[in-house]
Amino acid sequence: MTEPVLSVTGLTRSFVQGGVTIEVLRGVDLSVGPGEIVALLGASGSGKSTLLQAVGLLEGGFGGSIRIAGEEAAKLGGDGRTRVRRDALGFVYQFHHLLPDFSASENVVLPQMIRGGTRAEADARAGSLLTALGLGHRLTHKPSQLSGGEQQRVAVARALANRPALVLADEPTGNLDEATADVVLAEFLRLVRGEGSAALVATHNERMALKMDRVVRLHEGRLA
Ligand SMILES: Nc1ncnc2c1ncn2[C@@H]1O[C@H](COP(=O)(O)OP(=O)(O)OP(=O)(O)O)[C@@H](O)[C@H]1O
Repeated sequence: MTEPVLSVTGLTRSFVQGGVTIEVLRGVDLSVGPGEIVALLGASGSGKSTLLQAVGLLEGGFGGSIRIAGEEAAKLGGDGRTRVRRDALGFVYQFHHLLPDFSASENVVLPQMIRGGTRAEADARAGSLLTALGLGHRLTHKPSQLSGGEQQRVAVARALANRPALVLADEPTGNLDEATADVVLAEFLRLVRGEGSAALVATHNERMALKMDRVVRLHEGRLA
């Protein structure tokens, strides 16, 4: 049997605020197979971002187990977490977080250079991803010279630059109008599928969720 790219078991997370403990995740179990695209639905405040932050190895304070591409998160030190984030994960957020002084292409080149690729290969990969997203004519534009939908497409290309086993997306089209969101999401899904990456996509949008391979719902701290 193929090993899942993500395996979460008994994940817990609470926050203490004003002396009150809020148990946000109360034992989340989730497995995502290679190339599988999973929609993470849940009401506002149900803990979708908290779950993605845990899986993204961005924060500590979690109970339970997270395995990504065969590596147990709890056994990783800071360097190991950085390596797994860089080599196995890609991130897309609601807001693009592109570097404003870099062009569209340079924003996609950068993570590849950090990983240690050659500039020529990184340029070629950036060009091919951005062209696949319809931005072949925008390679040298800065983020401020791009529309919201175009900025988010660049963020998608950046997330896929290092061929991650798993893309984590937190409301990836939440900042776009409905028509643009639909187009960008369709392109995102097509590209992720074409690349063979798996994805875990947090969204409020049931209609969008149905375009993915599987839907899981976060409710009262657990997945159903
Ligand atoms: N750093 C923190 N400190 C205290 N409470 C937090 C922190 N981060 C999240 N929470 C609380 O955890 C709960 C879940 O938040 P989270 O952002 O994960 O929900 P969400 O499902 O992503 O919501 P939304 O769909 O509105 O983005 C909320 O009640 C939130 O206030």
